[in-house]
Amino acid sequence: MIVQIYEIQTPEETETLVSMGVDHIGSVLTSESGWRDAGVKAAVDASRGRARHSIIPLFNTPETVFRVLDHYQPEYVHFCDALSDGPGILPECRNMILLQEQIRRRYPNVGIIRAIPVGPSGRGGAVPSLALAEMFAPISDIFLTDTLVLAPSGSQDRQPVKGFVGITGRTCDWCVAKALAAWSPIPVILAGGLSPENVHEAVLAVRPAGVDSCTGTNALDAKGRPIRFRKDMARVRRFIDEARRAAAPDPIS
Ligand SMILES: O=C(O)c1ccccc1NCC(=O)[C@H](O)[C@H](O)COP(=O)(O)O
Repeated sequence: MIVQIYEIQTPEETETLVSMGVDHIGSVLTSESGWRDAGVKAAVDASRGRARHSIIPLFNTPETVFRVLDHYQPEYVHFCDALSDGPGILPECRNMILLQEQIRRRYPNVGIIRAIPVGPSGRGGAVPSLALAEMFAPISDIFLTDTLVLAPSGSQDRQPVKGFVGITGRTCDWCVAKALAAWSPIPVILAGGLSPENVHEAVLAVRPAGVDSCTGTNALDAKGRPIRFRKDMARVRRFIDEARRAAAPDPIS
């Protein structure tokens, strides 16, 4: 069971996660102009040989993405462009397929994690998740299901980061995630609203190759709201324990 934790932006947090036995550590580059981030570079270097590091660029200009891969040399690049507006497949998918094909050729040692948008619990049928997975399977190494916020028809994109799927703190439709995990020729990491409280149930329901958490393991502010880019390490510890407990073989059978 792969346990992946986002958003880790410092070597200190990387050290803590490595000592807890996290498999994948995720960092985020929030802007194209600020792609060179000393904290993220130190975080990636701190995990080398001890955990796998994935980087999300919240931009997709090919030349800048290539600079990112040359500079950070992560094990994975993670693309989470939304791909869908709910019912439809966005035309921008074509550019992302071309970009992933280029990365495959230029960086054979960098794995590609592709986020597949899935509707929220009970609304999975509203998003063409499996059709998107079929398009991206030949040029991806790992899929990550993530929750697409559905906007009322005709209204604007409602994702927390416009144009990208992720960090909603809301679970995706586990029936769709389960169907994807059963069909997929590549490993599927379940993401979207996972926390120490629900990850055990999620693993038993979906049977993914891995689990990912961001919001549900972030520290909270005085009003109880998750703080972006700050982890609650006690919650991370419990998340790992619960994920491993769910993945362990049943001692009775
Ligand atoms: O982490 C970010 O800042 C981010 C921003 C925009 C899109 C995706 C992002 N992270 C991707 C992840 O893998 C998150 O862990 C995933 O979306 C799950 O998030 P959450 O529902 O908050 O657990």
